[in-house]
Amino acid sequence: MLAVVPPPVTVRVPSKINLHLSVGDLRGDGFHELTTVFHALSLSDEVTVALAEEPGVEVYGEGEDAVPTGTDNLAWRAVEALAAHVDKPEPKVRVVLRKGIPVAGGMAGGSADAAATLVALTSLWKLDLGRDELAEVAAQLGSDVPFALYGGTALGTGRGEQLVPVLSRHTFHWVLAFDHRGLSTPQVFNELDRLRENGDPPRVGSHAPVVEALASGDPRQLALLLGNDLQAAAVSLRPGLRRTLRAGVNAGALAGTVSGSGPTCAFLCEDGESALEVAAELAGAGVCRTVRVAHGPVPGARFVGGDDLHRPTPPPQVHA
Ligand SMILES: C[C@@](CO)(OP(=O)(O)O)[C@H](O)COP(=O)(O)OP(=O)(O)OC[C@H]1O[C@@H](n2ccc(N)nc2=O)[C@H](O)[C@@H]1O
Ligand SMILES: Nc1ncnc2c1ncn2[C@@H]1O[C@H](COP(=O)(O)OP(=O)(O)O)[C@@H](O)[C@H]1O
Repeated sequence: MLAVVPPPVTVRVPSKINLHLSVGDLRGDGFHELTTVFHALSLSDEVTVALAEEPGVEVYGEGEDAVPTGTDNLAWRAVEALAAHVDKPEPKVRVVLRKGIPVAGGMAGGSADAAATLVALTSLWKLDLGRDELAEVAAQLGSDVPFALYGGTALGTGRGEQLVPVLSRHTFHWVLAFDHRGLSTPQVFNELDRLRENGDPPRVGSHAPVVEALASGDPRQLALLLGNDLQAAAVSLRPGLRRTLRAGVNAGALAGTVSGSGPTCAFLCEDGESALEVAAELAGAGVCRTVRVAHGPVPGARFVGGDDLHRPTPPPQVHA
């Protein structure tokens, strides 16, 4: 009798920005204590997993040349971590990544791919695992990976992996400015430690007002409260970001912030129409590599239909 080969499984997974990011002390394990408000955006990656005689990773789309395809790809590390969790030796799986999220951009693209791979494999391998059990495996892979499973808007504490959902029923509209090169997350944290040894870079206050603004749904209220302790460090390493942040506001955004460890800048806009206008003007300002519009919050990693290992990457929305 012929064995039935399960069809490939595709999962779409959102990017994230940090609406609020407060960085505390460096811990003994090399991580910093964080309080952050994660917000999942419609800018996304798609991950397809399939059983294959030749296991490995293929990468297409945004930043494809900068993504490792070997065992240090976060998606492959997710395959290995889940296989170990369920005692599955030598997983024969092919992973295809279609990237829309900028690489090393502070938008957690690698983490997103890892989360999507975990979700896709639960279906391919017919595993009976809930999101909370997957989140435990996810947290071993990176601080941002559990959030990509849940999406929405969430308060993250610990090193960012402990999550509580935040009420946010309204849709917010964003413009994203991608830089020419990425920034390394550990380097940005190190730079913040250095700045703090030598001075007193600005610190964001409590996250509570951000949570209230999210509940109100008023983008003007939220715009006043966006804050990121890593911004000073990212700008110190990449001084041109100052110009990008100014240009977004000059183009009509309500406010701008560096996303996570950067260098992507996220601009909050009044509504969807305004976001398109800001994007067009920012694209012409010559301060970044490319510009996208996005909205949030959106759900975390989820299955999409019409599985096909080689479907094209979705076209970019606005180019600089
Ligand atoms: C800064 C943030 C904000 O959401 O996002 P990105 O800008 O990278 O997207 C995250 O904290 C990044 O999370 P993630 O990218 O998963 O980082 P990890 O792989 O866990 O850690 C990479 C390195 O970053 C530093 N790190 C990360 C998290 C943390 N709370 N403290 C740290 O000091 C450590 O040097 C660690 O070795
Ligand atoms: N699937 C992946 N997608 C993107 N980058 C990956 C992936 N796997 C490993 N990496 C490595 O992780 C680094 C951080 O990438 P990424 O997650 O995109 O950025 P950030 O941590 O700034 O959000 C990249 O420089 C790249 O070398």
